[in-house]
Amino acid sequence: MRYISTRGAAPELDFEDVLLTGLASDGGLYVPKTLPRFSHDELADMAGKPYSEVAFRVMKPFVGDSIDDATFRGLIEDSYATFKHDAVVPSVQLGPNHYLLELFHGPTLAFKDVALQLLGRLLDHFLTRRNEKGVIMGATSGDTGSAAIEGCRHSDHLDIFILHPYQRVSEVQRRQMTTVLSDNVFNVAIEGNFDDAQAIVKGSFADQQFLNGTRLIAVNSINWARIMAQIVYYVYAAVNLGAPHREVSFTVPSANFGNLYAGFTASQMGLPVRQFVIATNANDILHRTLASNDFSKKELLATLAPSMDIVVSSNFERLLFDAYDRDGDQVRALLEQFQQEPAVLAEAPLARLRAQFASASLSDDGIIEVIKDAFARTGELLDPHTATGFYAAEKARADQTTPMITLATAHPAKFEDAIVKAGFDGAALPPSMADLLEREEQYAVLPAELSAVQAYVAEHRH
Ligand SMILES: Cc1ncc(COP(=O)(O)O)c(C=O)c1O
Ligand SMILES: N[C@@H](CCOP(=O)(O)O)C(=O)O
Repeated sequence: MRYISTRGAAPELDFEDVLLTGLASDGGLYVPKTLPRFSHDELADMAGKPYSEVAFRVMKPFVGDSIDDATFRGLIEDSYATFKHDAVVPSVQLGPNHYLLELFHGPTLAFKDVALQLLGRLLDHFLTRRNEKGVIMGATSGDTGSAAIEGCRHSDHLDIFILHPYQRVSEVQRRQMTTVLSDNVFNVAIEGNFDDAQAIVKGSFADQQFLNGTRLIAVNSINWARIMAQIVYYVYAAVNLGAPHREVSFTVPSANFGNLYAGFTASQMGLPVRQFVIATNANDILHRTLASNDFSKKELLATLAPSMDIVVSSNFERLLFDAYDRDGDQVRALLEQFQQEPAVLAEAPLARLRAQFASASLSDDGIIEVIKDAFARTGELLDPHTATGFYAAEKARADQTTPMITLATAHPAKFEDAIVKAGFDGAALPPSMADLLEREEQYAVLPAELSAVQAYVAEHRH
């Protein structure tokens, strides 16, 4: 499998090199040059199979011969053995033709574990084989950070630097990161928002001199391996609800768009998907773009669903690349315009997107009402991100006959603010985290400046 950049001007890479990097050298994101496609029979045969088996079959074409089958199967088995549910990602029924895909049974209670448990093991495998060290830099609005730390901290080959926006993640989220006191883990609170943190990470890929030749690796969804591992649960959930014999639809709480882009990729690989619904919080750029062709930045708001407090959505670029018929020049021009001023999509790509995507956004007041209402109607206590999905699924679904699968992206115990505002006492953390609020924390606070962060990384890495 070869990988190309969405901006068309970076060298093609194989899987191993794509895994061990981040942004492409032209500022774009790597995507497969051609996508594998599953036949009807291949999809049908995955129904009822264990999650690890589906994961192997879905991901094998992306990794190709870079890793032998037995080793790859072993890494997959180990990754998903860390999940607390036998099904790894179970589905529960919410109502007629509406299902919740619970992606929060991993070690840090959010969907990020699905990809980052595997990514950490893959990185360790390849770096050990090469006898190389790497520096990870990641930006988090709350969930990627702890999942990346949990997935990578046991590797002797990695130093991990995670940037989170100061005082803009929940207390549980912050503590899940800052109470890991390993020698190779460094948490940095940035005096800014998630977009600032993500810009610093991307800026570091663009200029890596501060690392003196040590490899810089991404754990955010700019890394293709994150997307690859997330494709699996779309296939798993769909085939267990009757695909490919019937279509399904998905609603996805969205921001940096890696999650939904993985679902879109699954559909490009042959999974019959009737509709994708994009759910956003008040940071609604994805909804505005789709609904009113308003692809413009607005001030980033702090909401009750903090993990989705993002304006510059990395993976939307991958979707634009497909919508613009994989024309890297047009994608580069559009994104350059977006950085400077409001942008609009051309008619044909927008029409293509509207044929398969719908969207809705939900304010903080709406999130509180939906958490209450969903509990009253279904008995499920939704986290505030999943609440945006529950709302959007009901508001924007194309029909009532296609099964709708709403992705539950995090456990409510991570977001006490919203849960308490909705009138509940809170949600209990699992026993392994019962003393989280008493544990010692360590983190640095830095200005949102590339040079300050790079100097910190250069000073602290091993
Ligand atoms: C709990 C939760 N829900 C939804 C999202 C949005 O997912 P994505 O960025 O893949 O669109 C995130 C973070 O990205 C998250 O942590
Ligand atoms: N919501 C994310 C933001 C980063 O997204 P990623 O999928 O690109 O890692 C978070 O919780 O950190």
